[in-house]
Amino acid sequence: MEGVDHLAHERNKSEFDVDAMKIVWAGSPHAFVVSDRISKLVASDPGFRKDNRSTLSRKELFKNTLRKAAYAWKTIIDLHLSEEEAAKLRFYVDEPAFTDVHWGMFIPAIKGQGTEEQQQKWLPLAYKMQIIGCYAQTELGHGSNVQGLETTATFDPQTDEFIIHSPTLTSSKWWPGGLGKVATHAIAYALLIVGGREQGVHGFIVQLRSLEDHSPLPGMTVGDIGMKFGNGAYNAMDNGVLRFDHVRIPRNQMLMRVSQVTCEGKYKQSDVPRQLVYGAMLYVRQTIVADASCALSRAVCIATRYSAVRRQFGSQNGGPETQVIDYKTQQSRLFPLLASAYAFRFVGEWLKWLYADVTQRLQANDFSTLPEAHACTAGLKSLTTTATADGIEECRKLCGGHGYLCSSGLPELFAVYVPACTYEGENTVLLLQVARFLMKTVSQLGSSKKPVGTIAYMTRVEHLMQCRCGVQRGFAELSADLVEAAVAHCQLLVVSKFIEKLQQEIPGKGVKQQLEVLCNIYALFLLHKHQGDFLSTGCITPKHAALANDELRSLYSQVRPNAIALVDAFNYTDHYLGSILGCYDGNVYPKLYEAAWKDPLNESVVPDGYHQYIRPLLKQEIRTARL
Ligand SMILES: CCC/C=C/C(=O)SCCNC(=O)CCNC(=O)[C@H](O)C(C)(C)COP(=O)([O-])OP(=O)([O-])OC[C@H]1O[C@@H](n2cnc3c(N)ncnc32)[C@H](O)[C@@H]1OP(=O)([O-])[O-]
Ligand SMILES: Cc1cc2nc3c(=O)[nH]c(=O)nc-3n(C[C@H](O)[C@H](O)[C@H](O)COP(=O)(O)OP(=O)(O)OC[C@H]3O[C@@H](n4cnc5c(N)ncnc54)[C@H](O)[C@@H]3O)c2cc1C
Repeated sequence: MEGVDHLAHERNKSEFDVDAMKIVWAGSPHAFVVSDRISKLVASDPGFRKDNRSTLSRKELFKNTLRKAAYAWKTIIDLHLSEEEAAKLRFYVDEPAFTDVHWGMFIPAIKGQGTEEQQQKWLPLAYKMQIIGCYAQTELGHGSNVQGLETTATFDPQTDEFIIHSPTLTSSKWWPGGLGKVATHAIAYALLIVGGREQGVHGFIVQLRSLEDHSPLPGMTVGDIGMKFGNGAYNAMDNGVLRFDHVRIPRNQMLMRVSQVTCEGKYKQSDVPRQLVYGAMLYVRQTIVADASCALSRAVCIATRYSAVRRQFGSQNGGPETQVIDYKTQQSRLFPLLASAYAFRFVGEWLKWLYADVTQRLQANDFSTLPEAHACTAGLKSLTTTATADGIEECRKLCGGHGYLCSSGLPELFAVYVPACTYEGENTVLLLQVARFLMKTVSQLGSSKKPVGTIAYMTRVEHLMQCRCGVQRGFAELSADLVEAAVAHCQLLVVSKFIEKLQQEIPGKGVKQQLEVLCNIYALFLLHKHQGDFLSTGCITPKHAALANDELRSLYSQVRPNAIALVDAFNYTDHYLGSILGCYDGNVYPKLYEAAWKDPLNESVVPDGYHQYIRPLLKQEIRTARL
């Protein structure tokens, strides 16, 4: 029944103004208008079709991605899209590509670590895509340990150049997105050596390929590192390998905001902290938190709509069976994820603000909030990506067998999303950074340096004051526990930013009430999940734990009639969702049935290979068959 909304009865149940919630989700009326317009533009353009992606070979997929990236760029130019609109367009095209790293890392690294002069030279080229950049930090032997990188950049005062070299196999650059086949330039990180002295890891702008015929420049060995997890869309990305054989670059291609090398071969440190070399990571981690809410909300939207469509058991007198969303077990798995999607959205908004604030301060040479910004971006990146990757997989299970079909959209979403737990800082490694920051703060409690901002609460925790003397001992030994403490600190951030959001004025009938319910679910679900910790530390009594559980059940009942409207508020097009199970009209079964017949295996009734391999089996001719 084409055109019928099978979820209309669900939509009619909702108790709040969905359009107003759409604006809350988007961040502002302006952001909503832009996002809505661009998502529809992408969805209606056959040039951005993606439903055939899972049937393409790696080469076909990669070439199709090149076409889409070029087509997206042409659209951006033809329609005179602003920077904000162009970013939204790339988002809704929804295909991992070299452009992610060009816009997301290469440009921010030059902005953050380049001098004014360097920015003036390189940024206009990058903005017009006359050069395409990647971010070449990780090596075969080292990713997390950035100070352990082996690539060298040795200054040669005779020629005023750096010699970039890969001295060992393990020093080969390995993983950078866009490096394998596309990038013309890289920000390559290397150990700087000046006058025979090692000066730590720095970033260098290195041209990789000819701008005329794309061949690698002399001294570069470059290629793709091969197929990745899940055979899915992430293989559209050309993660690459690169070896340098004494490649020479001009001195002014070292990113020199943090430290400089003069033509006489003098190494000079600016009065900005060395940690700014890590600035691009700060930026990207902050964007990854915002992206987590997108990926999780997408999975939750699919699982919620399908849970309202799917019926199992419970038919009375020949009536319809029960919608699986009405089972309390389904609700207790699904609704905390729905609440998490909203929670991550708001903490992501706050983190964006924090990043803008620290950037402004850095420009004014105020570095006081950099350690806190590092701890917040690292910790929240770790927390939200772990929860989102687990949440996508839970949504797949919530969809039963059909969730395992590629046409559910969930396997591809998981395969594309899950490396977020590793890239931009492996999640446990990042939690150790947060733990280190927390322990440093604890050791200073009681001194004149009062903790402020996100750690101000620490002075109010009696127990912390007591253990402040012992914190420098046994960090490594206790690191597994400290990582748990880091997660708890980050969860506190998420909950408190959700509560702060609710203290703002939120227009629209019933919108604030719905958000209050979701906020309470997020907090009480955490309390329920970790009640052992809360009980053993005496923070709550068994009676509190039981009350919290009762309240959680009641909150799930309050969400139930609004569940579909709460996922409609994400305002995702069917194109972006890429899921038959999550389609807006809920008309799942005819679409699943139709899609099956489009699979290449169904192009012929009798499969290729029948005569060689099936018939000899059936006819007992297998011993004489030529296999
Ligand atoms: C989208 C897909 C594309 C993917 C791209 C990628 O994956 S690209 C590749 C992504 N790769 C990765 O993400 C690699 C992950 N690895 C790393 O980020 C680092 O090697 C490390 C942080 C784990 C250790 O660093 P280290 O060996 O230097 O050791 P240390 O612990 O002694 O720290 C020294 C000081 O620096 C401070 N500080 C550290 N980071 C930051 C920061 N961002 N900002 C500000 N500050 C920072 C830290 O707090 C400490 O301060 P303190 O206490 O002395 O005042
Ligand atoms: C899809 C994808 C895209 C990527 N894109 C880029 C890119 O564009 N540019 C780029 O430069 N890099 C890129 N990377 C590389 C990525 O940044 C690194 O893989 C990541 O930082 C993790 O480092 P690693 O691989 O060395 O992991 P490892 O550090 O080797 O991690 C292995 C295990 O060791 C543990 N471990 C490591 N150190 C410690 C410690 N100190 N204490 C306790 N446990 C520890 C980790 O928790 C983990 O369990 C990409 C990676 C992926 C998967």
